[in-house]
Amino acid sequence: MSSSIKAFKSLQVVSDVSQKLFTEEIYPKRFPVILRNVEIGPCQEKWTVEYLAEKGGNKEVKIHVAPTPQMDFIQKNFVYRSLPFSEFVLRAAKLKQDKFFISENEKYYLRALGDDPRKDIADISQQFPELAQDIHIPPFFKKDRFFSSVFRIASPGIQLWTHYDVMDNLLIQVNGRKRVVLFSPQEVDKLYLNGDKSEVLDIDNLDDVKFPLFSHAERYEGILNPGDILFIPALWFHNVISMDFGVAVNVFWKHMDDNFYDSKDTYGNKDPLPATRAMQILDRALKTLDELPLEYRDFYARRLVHRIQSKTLHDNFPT
Ligand SMILES: O=C(O)CCC(=O)C(=O)O
Ligand SMILES: [Fe+2]
Repeated sequence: MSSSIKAFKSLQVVSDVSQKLFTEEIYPKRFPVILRNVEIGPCQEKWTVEYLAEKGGNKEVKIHVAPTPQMDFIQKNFVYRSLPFSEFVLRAAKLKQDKFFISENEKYYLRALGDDPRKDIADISQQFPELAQDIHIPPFFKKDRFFSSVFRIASPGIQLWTHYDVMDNLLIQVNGRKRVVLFSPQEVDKLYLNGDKSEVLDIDNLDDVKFPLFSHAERYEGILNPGDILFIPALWFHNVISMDFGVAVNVFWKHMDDNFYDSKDTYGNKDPLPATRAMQILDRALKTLDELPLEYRDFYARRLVHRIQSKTLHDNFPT
């Protein structure tokens, strides 16, 4: 059985957001908002396909190439390939390819990386200095909290799976429209996670047999127009469809103290260190219960669940 009924709430759109309004009113609520008419510099006028190809240069970039718009991390329907940035941009802006890896209708997605992705963090001012001059990152967080700035360039139609990141995020949509769907971290129990991603790929035609809880998750939707910025607080799940050829830059920054973050995290999606430790401790606890016969194991596992629920879950957080 599949259901396509998708009740949703609209993301709030706030226009002409000043630094003061963002830092004092919006940020502390830790709720996603579309910010409209914020000064982002000349990129919106300048970043045509030809200009991006010229100024972005021939640096090799690693891209996702998928045969269909919906990327599938479970079946791995996409491949990783490298192209010079300029060639990649020209291809991503077209619907049909003369030269291709899989098929003439293949779709592309770039999530830019650091020069050495194992060690370096993506920063457009390092990897694309000429283009970085054209974009003004709004001063909505302290400079020393900055983590990374990431090019997100997408073929028309491509869909990025629902996932969370562990940093606060401003997703600056420079060109093209994007449909974004978000779910609160408090809905995590209904989202069928596999690591940082939801196994529910088709969020518009829900499989209620395989994923009965998903349709009960409260869903927020919005359309990003060119120039819009989406504030995505850390841990909020997001799913993105590029309605057109899309060029975006997202900026991740740290909400918590430096020492909570994994220093080996170059993507901004590794769980905070205390969370990782807690999961390891829980895995050990479960392994310890394995020493008991089944009925005892089941009983004490239920008591553990109850203990976690009564000690840690809050319906609302103070803002
Ligand atoms: O807009 C996109 O392509 C994906 C954005 C995203 O996942 C992010 O900014 O964290
Ligand atoms: Fe993300």
